[in-house]
Amino acid sequence: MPYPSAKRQTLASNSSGTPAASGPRTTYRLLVLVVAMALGTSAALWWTLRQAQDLAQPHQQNDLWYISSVHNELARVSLLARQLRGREASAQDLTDRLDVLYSTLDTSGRGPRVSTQLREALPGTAQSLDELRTLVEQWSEQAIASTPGSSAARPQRATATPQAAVRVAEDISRQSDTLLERLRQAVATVHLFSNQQTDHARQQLHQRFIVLSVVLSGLLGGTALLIAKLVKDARAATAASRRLAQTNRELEDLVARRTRKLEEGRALLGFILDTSPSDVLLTEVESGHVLFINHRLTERLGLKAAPKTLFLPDLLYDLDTRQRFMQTLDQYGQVDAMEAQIGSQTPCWSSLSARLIDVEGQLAHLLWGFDISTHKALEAQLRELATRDALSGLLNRRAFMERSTALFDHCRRHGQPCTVLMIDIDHFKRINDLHGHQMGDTAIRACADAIGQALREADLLGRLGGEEFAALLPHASANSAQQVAERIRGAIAQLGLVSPAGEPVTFTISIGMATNERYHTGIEPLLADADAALYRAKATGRNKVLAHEAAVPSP
Ligand SMILES: Nc1nc2c(ncn2[C@@H]2O[C@H](COP(=O)(O)OP(=O)(O)OP(=O)(O)O)[C@@H](O)[C@H]2O)c(=O)[nH]1
Repeated sequence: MPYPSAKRQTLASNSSGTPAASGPRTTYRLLVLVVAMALGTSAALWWTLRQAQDLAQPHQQNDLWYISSVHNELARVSLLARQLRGREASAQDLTDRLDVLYSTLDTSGRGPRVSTQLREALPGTAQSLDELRTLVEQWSEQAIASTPGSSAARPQRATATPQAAVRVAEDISRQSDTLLERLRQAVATVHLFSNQQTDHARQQLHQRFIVLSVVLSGLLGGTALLIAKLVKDARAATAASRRLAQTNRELEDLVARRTRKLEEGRALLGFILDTSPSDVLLTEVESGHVLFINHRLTERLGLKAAPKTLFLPDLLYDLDTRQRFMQTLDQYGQVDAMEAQIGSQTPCWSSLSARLIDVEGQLAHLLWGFDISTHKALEAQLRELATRDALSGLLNRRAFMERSTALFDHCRRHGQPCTVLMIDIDHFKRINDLHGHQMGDTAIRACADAIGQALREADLLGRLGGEEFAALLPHASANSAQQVAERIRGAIAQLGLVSPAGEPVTFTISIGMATNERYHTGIEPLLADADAALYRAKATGRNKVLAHEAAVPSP
């Protein structure tokens, strides 16, 4: 069954690779997109976190708290200065408060602690703080009336004097309002600045969140697309796998059907070959391994089972035929309708054909033939019939001449004597005339039988025509032949035939004899001599045997 064209086309489109290759390419692109989006999301997240972290660090609030603290401490110092002047506080209280203010101003020992950002944005505020620090240092020194130190370092602790403290308090009262005002302005400025900064940072953070959202949306979208594509690919792969499985099943079915058909075909071929009237053999040339032999040939070879090994030449009985057959086969690769005998025990005739063929890389002889035994037997029968006289069953003239020639030559070659008898029924015409032609035929048959019974197996007897017979007696001398001839003549005389009318039919024969001599170079001269002797026997009264030289009188 031909494979469906639609299926073939499906297979072809799958095998071309174009549609199948586009899937992985798209998946790869989506994967790259998702990775890019993931990287972008990570970057945006990091960027946003940084911004949030910055926002979370309260620089501005620190500055604001710091300046407010300074302002508050300065206000306390100012209040204490007023109280000192009203004798409500001690010098020591003033110096302690100044110490607190100084500590608030200079927590690290390196001056006022304001952020770099504030220092750059509002340099006036930072400068005011620096000036206040210098003032506080002076006030502290003046209040304790100690040995003045450097302006950069805190003076050594000493006991404050009331007079110095009052003077300092007065100085503080004089400047404190201005200083406090400046600090209040600074607080307001820093507060405003801080708010601006915070707003700006919030806006930035908002923008970064937008960017992060966009990138995250891209990531989610890409991931969704990738998942959708993977699901689609998986479904397509499952469908393709199902189609492939279906195609495989169909192919397996097809192969099974074809195999079954092939096996059925082989079985049918084997059956046909087994039951055909032909002999069939397929055998390897080198090993003689029998690839096939049908039952008929196995039986004809007289074997009970198919042989495992059989060389083609061994099949042929006659050595000459074998040589001729194999020579032709080797030379031309084929033999057609050569008649030969096959088998070894009881050879039988076949008309054989053969081919030299290649079977799976091995040279093999393929032989087939027909049984022609019957044909050969008929042929032999016909040949035999062609040599026989229909009435008497004896050799006819032509056959007698052929065989007597060969026999005579053989005797001559070996220096053996041989004698020819020419036998003729006397007055045969009368038998026909008196008793009918059928009786004449009966007489001829009876005469032939009688002569044949008198002769040996090796002797040759033929009917030369009419009522005339000839016999060749190999290895027979004239004397022994004479005896045989007389015995024949006597037997004929004793036949005692009866005619259809019931009348007795008797007849005699005359025999002319000639034994081979040197001058007889062939059978013809010898027959002529015997014929001459017969003629004389007839002429001298019949019913007698005469040799060529002299007539032998009848007893
Ligand atoms: N019935 C029969 N007669 C045959 C056959 N062949 C020849 N004849 C007859 O044989 C006769 C031969 O006659 P002839 O040649 O005169 O010889 P004959 O009568 O035997 O005389 P002699 O030979 O001289 O003794 C003829 O009449 C032939 O017709 C045959 O096959 N059957």
